[in-house]
Amino acid sequence: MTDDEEFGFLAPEEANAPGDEWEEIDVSDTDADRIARSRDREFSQFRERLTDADQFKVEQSVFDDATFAAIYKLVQDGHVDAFGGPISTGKEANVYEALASDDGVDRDVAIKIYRINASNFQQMREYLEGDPRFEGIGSDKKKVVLAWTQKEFANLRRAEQAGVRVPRPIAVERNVLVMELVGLVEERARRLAEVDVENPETAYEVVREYMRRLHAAGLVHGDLSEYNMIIHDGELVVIDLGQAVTVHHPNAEEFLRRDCRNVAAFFGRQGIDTDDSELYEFVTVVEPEPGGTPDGPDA
Ligand SMILES: Nc1ncnc2c1ncn2[C@@H]1O[C@H](COP(=O)(O)OP(=O)(O)OP(=O)(O)O)[C@@H](O)[C@H]1O
Repeated sequence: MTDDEEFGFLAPEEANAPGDEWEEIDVSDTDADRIARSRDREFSQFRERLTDADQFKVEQSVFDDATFAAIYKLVQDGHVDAFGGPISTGKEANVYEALASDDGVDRDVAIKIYRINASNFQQMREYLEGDPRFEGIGSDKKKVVLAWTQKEFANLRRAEQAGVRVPRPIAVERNVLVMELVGLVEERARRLAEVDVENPETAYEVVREYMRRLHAAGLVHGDLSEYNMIIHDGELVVIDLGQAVTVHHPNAEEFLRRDCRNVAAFFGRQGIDTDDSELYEFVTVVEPEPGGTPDGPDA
């Protein structure tokens, strides 16, 4: 196996320039809010079934009616068929495995559910404010968490279009995001921090190329480290793009410098001769196109 095969490295063709414009993200009432308010009998039965399911036992108090309604909507729309167990239970969000069958073909998906009572709500607000896509978001907790979920979805799409390997975004409804499951139900993808990196040089090449592409597409990850990259079958995948901001954000440079420090430190420990300034230079060598303007619809 060559290095390139090992890490599914994409030939460094040019990242898509962000000639298109940013998505206007609507966080007004969703279908799920409407379902939750209605007295739909089928929805009530669905909610009961889900709260009885083992994987949700601990969650009954943290998921509100509208969250169940969002899951219900995703099931109705054919994005989710059956829930599996939790992959990760965090303070802000839980990630579950699930099954979807599109056109009769079963595939595994990951469902990330943000809690409306996310504990770092204040921090979320700071990332959102200053992001031109969310101007005037205000301080309503529900709105902020919903915007955050939409932002992760939009960021995943933009990253994917830029040639960065991320979980393919599938659907978003309120505070629930459905994406490709990286790895297999029976063989979970592991974080970069948890594996012996067999070929750190190639892995570093891949990561810095992804950082460059993301930046050229007008985004900064903002929490990039060995904990937010997962590996499956030799392929390195960048995850957790909820906090990623546009390069227009007043703290974008600071976030990028921090990402560079984290990544350079990790690969430095793997014996790679690098430093954060060199990485920063590499990542920013291509200026984001002015086309990546804040307003208007995203791809
Ligand atoms: N699409 C995916 N496919 C496979 N595993 C995933 C996927 N998305 C997330 N995970 C797993 O779930 C964990 C948590 O995901 P993520 O980092 O997106 O959520 P988080 O709530 O921000 O977590 P944390 O607080 O630990 O950063 C990841 O470390 C990874 O193991």
